[in-house]
Order: sequence, then structure tokens, then C-alpha cells
Amino acid sequence: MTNDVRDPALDSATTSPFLQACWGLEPSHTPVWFMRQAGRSLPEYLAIREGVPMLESCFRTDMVVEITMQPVRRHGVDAAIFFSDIVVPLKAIGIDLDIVPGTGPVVADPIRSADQLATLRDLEPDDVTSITDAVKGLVQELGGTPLIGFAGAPFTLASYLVEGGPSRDHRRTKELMYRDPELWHALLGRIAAIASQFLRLQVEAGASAIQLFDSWAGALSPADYDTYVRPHSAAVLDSVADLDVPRIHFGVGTGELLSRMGEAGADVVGVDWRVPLDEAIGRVGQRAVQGNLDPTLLFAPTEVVHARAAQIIDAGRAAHGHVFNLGHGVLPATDADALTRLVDFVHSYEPEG
Ligand SMILES: Cc1c2[nH]c(c1CCC(=O)O)Cc1[nH]c(c(CCC(=O)O)c1C)Cc1[nH]c(c(CCC(=O)O)c1C)Cc1[nH]c(c(C)c1CCC(=O)O)C2
Repeated sequence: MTNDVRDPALDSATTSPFLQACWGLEPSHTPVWFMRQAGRSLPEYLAIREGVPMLESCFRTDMVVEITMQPVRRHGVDAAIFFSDIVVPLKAIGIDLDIVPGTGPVVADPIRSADQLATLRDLEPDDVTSITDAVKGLVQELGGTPLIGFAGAPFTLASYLVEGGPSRDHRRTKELMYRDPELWHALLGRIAAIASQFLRLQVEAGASAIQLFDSWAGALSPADYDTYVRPHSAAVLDSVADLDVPRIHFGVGTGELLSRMGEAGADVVGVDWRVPLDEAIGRVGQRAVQGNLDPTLLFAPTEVVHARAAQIIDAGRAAHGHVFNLGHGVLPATDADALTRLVDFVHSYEPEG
């Protein structure tokens, strides 16, 4: 799909620099937001989360609204990302799982058989009303700032469901994929249906862009990605094509997969820091890119951070739209003031020539 047909004058949504860049238009400044901008880098986040388990906070409308707003107020970013987690829709359909601090999602009964697959029922609107209410409230409170909805992509969610928790090598997940392709495709098809519905409900409640996180897809070879994963990610991205919101698709260590992730149906391809942005732009064709400052650079002196940011903005000028971001999420120990300074720098930087 090309986005060139959109006429910004006819579409008030595209007055946002973030949405303009997503659609390949030229905004007045490079837009910026950060993956994991809401979270432990913010003292106000740590304060509100005190004594409230992560998953509980994701289902509390007031907390979702407040935590989502925190980085928007503090940093002046160009987009909000709704506070939740990729495992929230799985929790909402009754999967027994928790998010363990310092570890990540842990699933009580990992799914490794056809019988267990039956526990993955469809997501119904009633399962997530506290969340869609939060999205509606946020859209009011955000005014002109767009809200990004998100979901985990089939492979990344499958990895948590099959492994039972975070995994370095995704051994059990790949074992299932190679041993029983039929069960594998059934599993990813179920997850794709759930992710599609979760995204649709967020957009219907007012989100104006979506991001599909395939964080761990970089563990796959291009051939395996094409055979076992891409059709399911494409199904999710296709399922929201009619909603007319930009679709961002991101994964870590996906340099060799960038063109494929674009072809899965992304309008914007997220790039981690391992690939120079100009090379990434060459790989994604007529699509926008998002990224890609190394999150650890935020621990460097300000002039080093800003020099790298300037290089990224300069490289981004060759793209069919560039949204500035980190190459992965904000690290919890990051100084919040360094993030605010970076937003100010990205907004005020005038590219040379
Ligand atoms: C793989 C993945 C997960 N969750 C997510 C992904 C995909 C993005 C990525 O690659 O990072 C997505 C996610 N998780 C969270 C958001 C919020 C929105 C935002 O980006 O600001 C988003 C978009 C909040 C969160 N999700 C989580 C936290 C930390 C919870 C806390 O405050 O204790 C937050 C703010 C928990 C979580 N959830 C997950 C992990 C690995 C962790 C970290 C565990 C830890 O280090 O404690 C799974």
C-alpha cells in the first residue's frame, strides 16, 4: 500500500508531525517518542505503581490513563503509547500468567499441545472494557497528541506461551515450529486473531496508530521467518488495514528481516540500533522508518547523545518519513532529564544542507 494518495489538507489527523512522518509526509520537525517511555525511568511512575502489581495496573483505567500521560507531560513527546503489556490480551482471555519484576511474563501452563491450544479463545470486547475506557479517556486528555495502540506479534507472544517465560534461544518455541508445523500454524493463527481484535478495539476506542511488536523475531532466519511467522504477522497487519491508521512493525536484531517485515504490511518499519539508519532505509523501500538510537547512549555525556541523534536525523531525511525513537525500550536506569533534553534536541535540530 502506498500512502501518497492521502491529502493532508483533507485529513486533520495528519496535522500531527508523528502521523505525517508515518504517512511519508514532511512534518515541520522530526517527531519523537520512546518505546517504554512510560515506566521505571520516571519517578512519578515508580510512585504510582508502589504496591500495585504490573498486570493489575494494566487493567485499572485510572492508572493506565495516568501512566500513559506521564511521559507526554514530562518530555513533550509527539505521541503517547498506551500503557499496557503484550501479554495483557492473553490475561484478559483467562490465561494464567504474571509479569514478574526483573524477569518479564511468566506463563503457568506453557502451551505445547493441541489440547492446550483450546485455552486460547477469542478476545471479546467485554474482556477489555477497562482498557478501552482508558483509551477513550486518553484520547480526550491528549488533545492533539496521537495515541499509539499496540499488540505483541504472533511469534513473540508464542515464544512466551511456549517457553513459559523469557528465553534467550527460544529453543522450545523453535522445536515446536520444526516438529509440528500444523500445531505451530494453528497456534500462531489463534494468537493472530487475538492480537488483531486487541488492535481493532484500541483503534475503535480512538488510538490513531498501532505498533505490532515482534521483539524476538530477530531470532529467526529469513527463510524460517517467511515460512513460519510472516503470514501470521501479515494477517494481523491486514486485519487493521481498513481502519486507516499507520501500522508500525518493530523487532530487535531484525536487520536481515527489515524488508520482509515491511512487506508483511507495515507502513512504518521500526529499526534497532544495530543497523545504520541509511542502510535500513535502503531495505524498507517506500515505507517510513522509526528509530534508532542505542538506548545505552542515554548514559553518555549530553554532547555525545546529541551528536548521535543528529546523525540519525540527517540519515532519516532520505527516508519516506522518519519517526525518531530509540532502537529498543528505555532502560529503567535512564535519567529522565536526559530523555527530555533529547526530545528538545530532536525538535530544534536543523539538518544541514
Ligand atoms: C517483549 C515485550 C514485553 N512487553 C512489551 C514487549 C515488546 C516491546 C519490547 O520489546 O520491549 C511491550 C510493552 N510493555 C510495556 C509497554 C508500555 C508502553 C511503553 O512503551 O511505554 C509496552 C509497549 C510496559 C511494561 N512492561 C513491563 C514493564 C516493567 C514493569 C515494572 O514496572 O515493574 C513495563 C513498564 C514488564 C515486561 N513485559 C515484558 C518484559 C520483557 C518486561 C520487563 C520485565 C522487567 O524487566 O521487569 C514483555
